Amino acid sequence: KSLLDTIGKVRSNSYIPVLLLGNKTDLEHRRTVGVEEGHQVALEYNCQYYEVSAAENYVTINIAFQALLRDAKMNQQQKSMLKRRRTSLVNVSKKLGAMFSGKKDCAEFDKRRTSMDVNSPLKLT
Ligand SMILES: Nc1nc2c(ncn2[C@@H]2O[C@H](COP(=O)(O)OP(=O)(O)OP(=O)(O)O)[C@@H](O)[C@H]2O)c(=O)[nH]1
Repeated sequence: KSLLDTIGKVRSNSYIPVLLLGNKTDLEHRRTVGVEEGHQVALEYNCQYYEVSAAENYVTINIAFQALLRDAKMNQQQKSMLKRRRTSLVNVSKKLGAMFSGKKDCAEFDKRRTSMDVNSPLKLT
């Protein structure tokens, strides 16, 4: 849990995908942490939880790491989408700012608007 606490501090406001693995499921008779507890901790720390056995097979481990990579990829895509949206909002607000302050961009906008005017004849060039 102290490791998860540290990760939580590093995460602060941004989301970082974390995978919690309960290893050695083949040694069920020596289990000290229950499945429920594992899921509870995962919920508490907002991370994925899988129970695996490195000794028995690697399929579940593969699945777990694939899920982590998917999570990281989705997170990255969301971040870049937000960045693009923010950039285009800034561009729009710059254009609007220029329009209302009567700068060059405003004249450019007016020219374009006039050429798209439904009442003016269609130019086929
Ligand atoms: N039975 C079993 N043994 C495992 C499993 N994973 C690792 N081990 C064994 O546990 C021992 C410690 O493995 P390490 O990879 O050094 O892991 P560690 O985190 O440094 O040590 P632990 O505190 O024992 O987990 C080694 O003898 C491994 O072979 C598993 O899934 N099942």
